[in-house]
Amino acid sequence: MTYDKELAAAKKAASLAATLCQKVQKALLQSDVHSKSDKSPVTVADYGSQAVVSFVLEKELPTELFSLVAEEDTGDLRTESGQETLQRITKLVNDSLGNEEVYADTPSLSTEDVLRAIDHGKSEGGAVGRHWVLDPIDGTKGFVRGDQYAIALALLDEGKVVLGVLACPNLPLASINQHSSESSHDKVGCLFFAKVGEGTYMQSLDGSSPVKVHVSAIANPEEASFFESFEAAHSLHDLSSSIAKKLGVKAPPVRIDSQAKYGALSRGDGAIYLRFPHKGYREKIWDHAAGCIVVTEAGGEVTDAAGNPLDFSKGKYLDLDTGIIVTNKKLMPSLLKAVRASIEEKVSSL
Ligand SMILES: Nc1ncnc2c1ncn2[C@@H]1O[C@H](COP(=O)(O)O)[C@@H](O)[C@H]1OP(=O)(O)O
Ligand SMILES: [Mg+2]
Repeated sequence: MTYDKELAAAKKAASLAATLCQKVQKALLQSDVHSKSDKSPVTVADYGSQAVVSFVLEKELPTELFSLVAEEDTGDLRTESGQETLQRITKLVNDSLGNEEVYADTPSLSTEDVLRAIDHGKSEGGAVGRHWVLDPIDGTKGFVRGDQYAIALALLDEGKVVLGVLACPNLPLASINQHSSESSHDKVGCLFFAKVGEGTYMQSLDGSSPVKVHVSAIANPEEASFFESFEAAHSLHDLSSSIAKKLGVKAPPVRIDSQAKYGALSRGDGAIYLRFPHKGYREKIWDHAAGCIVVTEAGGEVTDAAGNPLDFSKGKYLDLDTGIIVTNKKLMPSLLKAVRASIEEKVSSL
């Protein structure tokens, strides 16, 4: 199975959704009217992104049975108070699709069409058949701050991730570790994509030629730097810091939002990603499926804190032991040891 046409459709869908999201984020940042705590712009972009991805996948792959596991549902949009938002989303979606040459002749979508496209995302996933997995805006906190976020789309086939696309509209094309000139950092917008057995590639969201990427080859943890969530509410920063200390990591943590961390790691910007959500949080498959294949096809490893690979075949949730750790094959054994020791220390100090 080559998944060529599926990958082409996924890249197109994620790129169009990224354009829609950037438009909303720019308007949000320029607006004096919306306070940063106002949730409506992010809501409009979330739904709009999901509608665009759903529409493009269905249009590009008409012969396939279509199953989509996605974050948003239309409950609120079907209420009376949701009508104004629904109108805004519908306009945004039509503007985005209308700008794309191939859809220019497609009749405008009605609000009903948009609701239908969003509702396609109701699938529960699982171990049988094919399921698309979508986070229309991963890292909503980063989106609202004007920082990093991602559109994350993956395909599961019989419970395994077989392709993944990560659109990271604000991620610099140059490594975020290089102290390069200001101008190279000005260029942002990366599209990472991977197919099982065929490696990971990155291109610019505005369409440069893809280049193959690889995870960092660092074998000495003292030279490694590590990624973690920007938001302390999403991951235990004190636990990461204890693990980094045990490993001998010298660099301070690089804190960025969303699966942009997986993308940056896949091209070697940093060598380790540590994620330890607070107790009780259940990880969803759309928050890791695309990132996971982007890193593993670039030569990295993604496991839970006990060293088990992530299992995407159980429905919407990942049942995990404690957290998620990501690094290259050389560093994984010492990272696992440091993770175990730090978790044991934490438990015995309670
Ligand atoms: N309490 C939480 N703990 C961990 N992750 C969370 C929590 N709340 C939301 N998330 C999700 O974590 C992911 C991104 O986290 P981070 O940027 O820290 O890597 C997002 O998918 C975000 O949801 P969302 O996709 O709605 O933003
Ligand atoms: Mg998310």
